[in-house]
Amino acid sequence: MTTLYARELEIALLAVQRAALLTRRVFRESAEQKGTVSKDDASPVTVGDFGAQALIISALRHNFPRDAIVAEEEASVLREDTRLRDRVWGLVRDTKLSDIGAEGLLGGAVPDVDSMLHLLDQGQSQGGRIGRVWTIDPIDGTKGFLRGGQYAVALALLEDGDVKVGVLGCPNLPVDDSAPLTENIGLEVGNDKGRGVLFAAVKGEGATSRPLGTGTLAEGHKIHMKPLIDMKNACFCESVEAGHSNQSEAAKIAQKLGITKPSVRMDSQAKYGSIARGAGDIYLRLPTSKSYQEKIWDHAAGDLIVREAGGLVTDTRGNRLDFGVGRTLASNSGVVAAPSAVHSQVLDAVQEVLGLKK
Ligand SMILES: Nc1ncnc2c1ncn2[C@@H]1O[C@H](COP(=O)(O)OS(=O)(=O)O)[C@@H](OP(=O)(O)O)[C@H]1O
Ligand SMILES: [Mg+2]
Ligand SMILES: [Mg+2]
Ligand SMILES: [Mg+2]
Repeated sequence: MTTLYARELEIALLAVQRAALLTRRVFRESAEQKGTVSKDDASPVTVGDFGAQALIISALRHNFPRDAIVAEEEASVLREDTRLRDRVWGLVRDTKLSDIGAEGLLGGAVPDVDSMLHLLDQGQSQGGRIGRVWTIDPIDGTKGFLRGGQYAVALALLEDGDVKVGVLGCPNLPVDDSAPLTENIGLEVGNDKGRGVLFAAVKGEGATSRPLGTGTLAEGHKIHMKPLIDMKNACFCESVEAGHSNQSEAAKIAQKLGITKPSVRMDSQAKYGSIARGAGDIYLRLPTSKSYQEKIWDHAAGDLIVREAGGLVTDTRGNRLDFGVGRTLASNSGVVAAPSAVHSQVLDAVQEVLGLKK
């Protein structure tokens, strides 16, 4: 199929694949020492987050030098801590796709440590409603990554605030689209067998899944949300951290809908990928505070992948997620993602429990 965004999609898939290789190396080779530092908001960042972001920005700068970039991390900690900087540099220097042609498409290696720091700082765009903006979450679910659970490398292209291309690399999800959804918290180091998926979507062209490889891209195949015939059997996903989504309200909503299965708690946008391929059905993210604004890099790729797989994604007020208002989803509150046919029923229950019904 010819796609309007064929080149963007190919580069995004390869860039995410290469960054995911780097994160896997960090997990394998630095089981005890992931170079974790605490950010100003007390959330963790590791050498894997920095390294993955530098590699993705390098690929984007090589291919699309005029596009803006909104990325989660920046280099200031590394400019102060040279030991940490050198660990990240070692990873960035040594992580390559196994196929020379594919690596060449990404522009090859980052030349030196200063270029790496410079690249890391190229993700500070304020985003907005105009033009092309890439948004990067180099490791989404850093806490999941640290505990050997689910995490995702997330990349999306926005055009005038609308998501056109979304890619999620999920190194710890089963390759098999029909594998049952489990929490997978605490995978053993090196136990990658049968794991690693790349999800992707282009606006208007559907969503796909393929194995996460090390060189040229594997063939993708179309994925679809599962038709939810009986709400009783629905499987809903939510965050592992109670601070990221209100779990007691989610339980009340599930009860109201007649869902009998316990929720599956999973870190990162792996939740969006999992419901998009029918391994789960519903993803709820319920605000835990009025002041927290969701970040665009935590949702852009997942939002498009679910919608292109036959789902609807809104906030708890029933509005589409608006990626055109800056680095955060300032005009939204929470996330309700479900198959289109049942989304209004799920949203009704959410609004009743949250007291949002007019
Ligand atoms: N208070 C609050 N509310 C909502 N979301 C928050 C909050 N604080 C942080 N974050 C963001 O949550 C991202 C991880 O979300 P998850 O769904 O993976 O959460 S969890 O790890 O499963 O608990 C996480 O993404 P990463 O930092 O990329 O891991 C954060 O951007
Ligand atoms: Mg973070
Ligand atoms: Mg994130
Ligand atoms: Mg992150």
